[in-house]
Amino acid sequence: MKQVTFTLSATDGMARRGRIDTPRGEINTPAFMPVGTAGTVKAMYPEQVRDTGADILLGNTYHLMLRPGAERVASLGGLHTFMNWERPILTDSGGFQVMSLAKLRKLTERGVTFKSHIDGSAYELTPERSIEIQTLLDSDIIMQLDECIALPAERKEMERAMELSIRWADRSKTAFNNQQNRMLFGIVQGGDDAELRSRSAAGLQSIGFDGYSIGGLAVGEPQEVMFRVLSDITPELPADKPRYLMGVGKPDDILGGIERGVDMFDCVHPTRAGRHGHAYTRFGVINLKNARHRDDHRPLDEASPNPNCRRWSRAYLHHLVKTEEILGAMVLSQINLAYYQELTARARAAIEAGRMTDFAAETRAAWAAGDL
Ligand SMILES: CNc1nc2cc3c(=O)[nH]c(N)nc3c(CCN)c2[nH]1
Repeated sequence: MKQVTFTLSATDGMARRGRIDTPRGEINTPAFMPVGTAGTVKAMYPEQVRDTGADILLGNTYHLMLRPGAERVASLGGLHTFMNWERPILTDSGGFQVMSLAKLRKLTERGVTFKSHIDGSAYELTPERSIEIQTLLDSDIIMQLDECIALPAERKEMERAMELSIRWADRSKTAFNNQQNRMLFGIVQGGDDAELRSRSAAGLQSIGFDGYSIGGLAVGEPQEVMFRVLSDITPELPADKPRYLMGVGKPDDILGGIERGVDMFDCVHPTRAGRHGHAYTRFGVINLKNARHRDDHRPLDEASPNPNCRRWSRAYLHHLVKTEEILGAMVLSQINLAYYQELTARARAAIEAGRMTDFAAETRAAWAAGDL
């Protein structure tokens, strides 16, 4: 019997509050998943990632199959043991990273062959091999192999990639072989075309998955296009299964995604922005590279529950960023991840209290009023 299950506990409009129970712990939704691409959330100890409030983090098949190799991770006890994170892990299938990172890619019905962006060695990724790699990593939530195309795109190109992804979804489901200790998600494609998106959602449901990712977004389209696709497609997905919006996003993208029925998010933005000197606060984002901070003794936010927002002056953070000191990346990565977790925790509480509309309005007002 399935050891990874989703329970919906409250809704408010299209917004949902739920929980995924796994053998390695629970995932409270709406959930933001920090990205640990190559087996580490950059500049963070795993204990610190947990302390920000994260229930689950993300690993990447593409990076880990190149280095250190899936069979090697398995021989070392699996990804959780390898990286000292004993809570849930979600892994992506590698398709998106191959198309965005690898060299000399060749995509066929069978799968994709490519050369490593690291040393040029040759690899093949098929739906079957991706399932095998994610199983070797012992991931708790795994993804089908899919083809994600950039937007804007011709309709026939969006249709071709969407139909290929459905055929790969079927092969992924077969290769998954009904494993009970992890979830397999299908990935909805179809670009910005409502009819293609509907066909993708219906096609995946006829195969049957433990959860449904919404792929093919945050690939260059305007936010309103992403929001329209979400508003159209989430009502067509099963209410009793998790919905994961891949690669999203900035805080306002996440708030809008929650309002449109999304349960799970992942994005490199908070950690990458932290390494580039940008700090997320309840007032919005502050660029600490800016010279205006160099004499500012104030902390980022006196009222924040996060000590890192209270104990450092903006002048000191500016100094760390300008000198590219490692502590700057560490402190700002923690500040940004903690902010993302605070945002999703407050959204969960707002949905439980039936006050999602007020919460969204208050949050946007604070961003707009920003004392940056
Ligand atoms: C940053 N924007 C973004 N869009 C994505 C779409 C897919 C997508 O359509 N498919 C897969 N497999 N991954 C995606 C990812 C990677 C998520 N960690 C995306 N990231």
